[in-house]
Amino acid sequence: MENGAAQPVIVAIDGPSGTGKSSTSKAVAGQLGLSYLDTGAQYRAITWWMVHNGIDIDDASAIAAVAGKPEIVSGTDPAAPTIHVDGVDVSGPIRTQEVTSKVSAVSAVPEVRTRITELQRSIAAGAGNGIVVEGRDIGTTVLPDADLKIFLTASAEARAARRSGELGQGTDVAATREALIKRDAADSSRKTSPLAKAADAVEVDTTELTLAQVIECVVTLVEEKRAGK
Ligand SMILES: Nc1ncnc2c1ncn2[C@@H]1O[C@H](COP(=O)(O)OP(=O)(O)OP(=O)(O)O)[C@@H](O)[C@H]1O
Ligand SMILES: Nc1ccn([C@@H]2O[C@H](COP(=O)(O)O)[C@@H](O)[C@H]2O)c(=O)n1
Repeated sequence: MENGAAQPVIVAIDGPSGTGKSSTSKAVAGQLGLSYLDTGAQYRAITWWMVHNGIDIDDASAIAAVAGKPEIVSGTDPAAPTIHVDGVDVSGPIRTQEVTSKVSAVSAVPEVRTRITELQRSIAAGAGNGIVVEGRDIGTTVLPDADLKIFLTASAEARAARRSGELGQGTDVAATREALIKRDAADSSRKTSPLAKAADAVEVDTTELTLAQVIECVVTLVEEKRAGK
């Protein structure tokens, strides 16, 4: 590259729920001047659309029949990521308990995955400075040629405590833990591109690390990759 500009870099960050993928990816992308894509938000958005349009979530063929209908648009500025469906800002509605409890069923439908995977690849291909893409199957399926693949993990206890802290006082930590485990089991056992660590991913166990330490670790890995180490 001329003028010492950095090469575009594609970073895939995968892992179970609550391991810190979104917080880490946003911060790393912000620090390194990269775009950021939250692929979970896209699966949540299509789930919201299904619910909003009265599609039976237990009927995979009904979901498959309409999977191509909603227009999903992701904004990739790490400082202000956005998500719209058919022109509607759904950044709030996709975080409801209803969507969270239904998203694994919708995301398991192959036609949904094909549609969203195509969208993710086209966004990554258009990110001129490079991008951090976070999800469940980025390193294995969506971007198997990513320059750097990270797989974040943490104990179920740590993840439940983090999520409960986010949800506020009075949250039932045990119930939060069970819900996380249930969603991970569904995401890991589906037939089409399940949650999995790519063979060439670097695993980072975040259980005993602060968020700042995880961010620093990933920034260092990206910089080493850029330097050809
Ligand atoms: N290492 C850490 N130590 C303490 N808290 C953390 C750490 N990493 C993330 N958190 C906090 O845990 C919560 C969950 O993090 P985040 O949303 O980034 O996880 P995630 O893997 O993207 O989850 P999901 O897949 O369910 O969307 C947030 O409140 C975040 O601030
Ligand atoms: N690459 C991905 C990303 C997400 N999913 C599904 O979306 C759900 C919500 O993800 P969050 O990160 O927002 O919690 C997740 O439970 C998966 O069902 C996916 O399948 N592939």
